Formats: sequence, C-alpha cells, structure tokens
Amino acid sequence: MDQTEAWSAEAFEARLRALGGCYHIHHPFQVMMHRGQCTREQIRAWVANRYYYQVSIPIKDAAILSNCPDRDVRRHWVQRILDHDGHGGEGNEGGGIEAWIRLGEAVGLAREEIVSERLVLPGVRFAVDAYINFARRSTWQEAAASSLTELFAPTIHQSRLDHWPQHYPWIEAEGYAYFRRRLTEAPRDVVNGLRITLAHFNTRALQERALEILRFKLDVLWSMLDAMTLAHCDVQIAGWGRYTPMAGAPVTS
Ligand SMILES: O=C(O)c1cc(C(=O)O)c2c(n1)C(=O)C(=O)c1cc(C(=O)O)[nH]c1-2
Repeated sequence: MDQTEAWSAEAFEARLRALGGCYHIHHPFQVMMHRGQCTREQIRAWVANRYYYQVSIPIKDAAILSNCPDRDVRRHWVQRILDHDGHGGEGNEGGGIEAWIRLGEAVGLAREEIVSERLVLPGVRFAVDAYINFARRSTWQEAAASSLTELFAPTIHQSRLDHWPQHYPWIEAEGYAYFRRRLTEAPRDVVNGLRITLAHFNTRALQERALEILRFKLDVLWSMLDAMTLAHCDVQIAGWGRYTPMAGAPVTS
C-alpha cells in the first residue's frame, strides 16, 4: 500500500483507538488502585494531585475556544467548560470540579487541603501545564484531537464504580458522583472530538500527526502517575534507599 495515501476514516479511527494500549489504565499506580492495593494515603494523594488536572481542563478548553473561529464548534465546545465549572442547572450546580472536591472529602481530605493545591507534585504540575500550553499554542483542531484520550475514559470510570466500593469501603459513597457523571459526558465529548479529528486530519501526514498528538496526551496522563508513584510508593533507588520527593541530595559522608 502507498505509504502516503490517507487511511480511510474507519482505518484512521481504528489506529487512534489502538493507542488505548498506552492509556494510563495500564500504569502500575492505576493497576494498584484498581486491585484494591492502595493505602488511604495513596488514594488521597491521587485525588489531591488529580485535582490539578480537573481545574486545568476548563482553562485548556477556554484556550481551544480562543483559537477557534468556528461558531458551531464553539457552541458545542463551551459545554465542556460548563460541565466542569458548573452552570447552576439541575444536577450541575457546582459542576465537575465541585464533584471532584466532594470526592476528595469522601476520601478524607479537607476542602482547603485540596483547593490549596499544596499536595500537588511538581511532576504532575509540569505534565498538566504541558497539556494547557499545547492547547494554547496549537490550532484548535490539534488541541481538539489531544482530548481524545477520553475515548478510553468511560472504561476507567466504570471500573472505579464497579470495584472501589468493595476494595475501599471507607470511601463515602457520595464521592462517586464525579465518575458517574463522566460516564455520560465523556462519550458525548468523544463524538464531537472524533468528528473534528476525522474531518480535519484527512491526509496521511495529518493523520500521522494526529496519532503523535494523541501519544503526547497519553504521555501527559502517564507522567502524572509516574510522579505520584515516585512520591507515594515505596520506590527504592540503589545507593539512595527510599525515594523521598524534594528531599534534596542524600547526605553521603
Ligand atoms: O479519570 C480519568 O482517568 C480521566 C481521564 C481523562 C483523559 O483521558 O484525559 C479525563 C478525565 N478523567 C476526566 O474526568 C475529564 O473530565 C477529562 C477531560 C479531558 C480532556 O482531555 O479534555 N480528559 C479527561
């Protein structure tokens, strides 16, 4: 087959979906959470760090809107901001960010501890900021394609709803509302994001570019968990012993 010929829409979509093999559902930290092997402290650390992703999503989406001259696209895309920030309508009073704070409280964090972001690790901040900056500097179509990790998100949200209550009975049930709401929001976002991506990336070179963008975004999510693993799991480093984040160089004398 001609290496420069565009893939059909179906073949292109299949390649995008195949990158699900690199989704953070396969990261050791995520696997540990899924199997019920996390301590309360590790779950709390994950929720507190992921808060930074949650509050950054609407900023990222506002960056996409600011680069998009197409009124129809903006009208759809703005819904994502309202999903997270809230619009006061029924079931969406505080939006996803408020629901995430409630999840934090359900796992034993204080609201102030979450919103102060003082538990957010540098590596998590850098990874999330890379995503925001990508959206600021790219075309709106490229930035839209970078949201397509959401293709794989309903599976991960559903698995938390299915397994966490048995594994972590100490988590208050109201905390799960965030995952439940994403089960309907994410598939709707994906239909829209896929439509834009399949229409815009219509040459082989552009399709390859879209795959590269999706890999970048998968790396953002993976790097966040790498940072959390280093800081909150018992990672031993030869010659250093247990890794302690931000502890500086070991005293070797
Ligand atoms: O819990 C997760 O594993 C997960 C992953 C992702 C993702 O794949 O980017 C998102 C979310 N959750 C999520 O809740 C969410 O609102 C969201 C928005 C976006 C995006 O890129 O615009 N990704 C995700």
